[in-house]
Amino acid sequence: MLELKNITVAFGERKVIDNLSFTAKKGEIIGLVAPNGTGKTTLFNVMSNYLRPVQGEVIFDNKHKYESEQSEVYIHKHMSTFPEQKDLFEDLTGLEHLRLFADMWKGSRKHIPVVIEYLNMGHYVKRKVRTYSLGMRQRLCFAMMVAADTSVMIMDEVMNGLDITNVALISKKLSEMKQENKLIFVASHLLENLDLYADRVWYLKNGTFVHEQIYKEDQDSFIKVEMDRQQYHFLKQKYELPEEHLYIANHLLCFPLKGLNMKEQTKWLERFLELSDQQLEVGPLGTMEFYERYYLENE
Ligand SMILES: Nc1ncnc2c1ncn2[C@@H]1O[C@H](COP(=O)(O)OP(=O)(O)OP(=O)(O)O)[C@@H](O)[C@H]1O
Repeated sequence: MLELKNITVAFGERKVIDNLSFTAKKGEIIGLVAPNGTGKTTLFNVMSNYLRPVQGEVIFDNKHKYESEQSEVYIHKHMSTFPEQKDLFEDLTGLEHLRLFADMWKGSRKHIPVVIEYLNMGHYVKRKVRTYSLGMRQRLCFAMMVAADTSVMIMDEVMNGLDITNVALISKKLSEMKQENKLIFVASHLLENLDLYADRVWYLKNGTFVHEQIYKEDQDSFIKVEMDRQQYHFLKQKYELPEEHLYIANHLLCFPLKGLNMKEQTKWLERFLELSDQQLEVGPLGTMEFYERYYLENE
């Protein structure tokens, strides 16, 4: 449904995106993760044709590219991008913004009252945007995407400035929109939040994806135990650690349970407890661990 082929973007000499390719299909949420200034927005800008790559192409529904005006109109009819707060019109109401997006993309306003109710915006949606708080503006930006109701949605920093209740509300709505067969991209610094609804998370580094995390039912389990470098080296010298273990950012050992029987698992647990008085956790590797693995180097 959306394919990027060999995309390269450079600003001057610096390649921000370097020969990057991917395919994404309807009914999935894809998380995009990287530290500030890595290229997430740049990649989104290429997807929506706000930025021309120096190399590569964007292909929508197997045939539409940003080469002809006809195809560009087709893509933009099916793809919306998260508005930036600074692009809101201070003297228009929230409701007027929702109508604008509904008219431009969906061509109907019937669903707007449902969107307002779902996102608890009834008490402020008829007021001018200039009177809104940061969180109210952010909720409006999200509501505008819901009002547009396109099959592909590109959401940059959707959770910015939201409190826990609103993060939960929007996470729930994202999951529902996935069930409606939409393809949604979410760039976020709220890592654990992505674990709730993403099907895949891509980690961007040096212009390319260094890792693709795929969520599936039967994910491999790990024992996760906090330990400092000294404890880790002690453990490594004393026992033969399996090759697939990870020691992340000088503080966390992730020990794979795959292939171990109950007795072996208990033995390892005992060794860890002997060494570290920190709490142990057992579960699959999450976004937090991958982030630390790729962006916080071990010394
Ligand atoms: N128009 C531009 N001209 C020159 N450099 C640019 C331009 N746009 C982006 N960059 C640079 O490209 C890099 C990636 O920027 P980008 O906005 O894509 O990062 P990001 O991952 O979205 O960051 P953040 O998490 O802070 O939003 C940065 O170093 C930025 O300075």
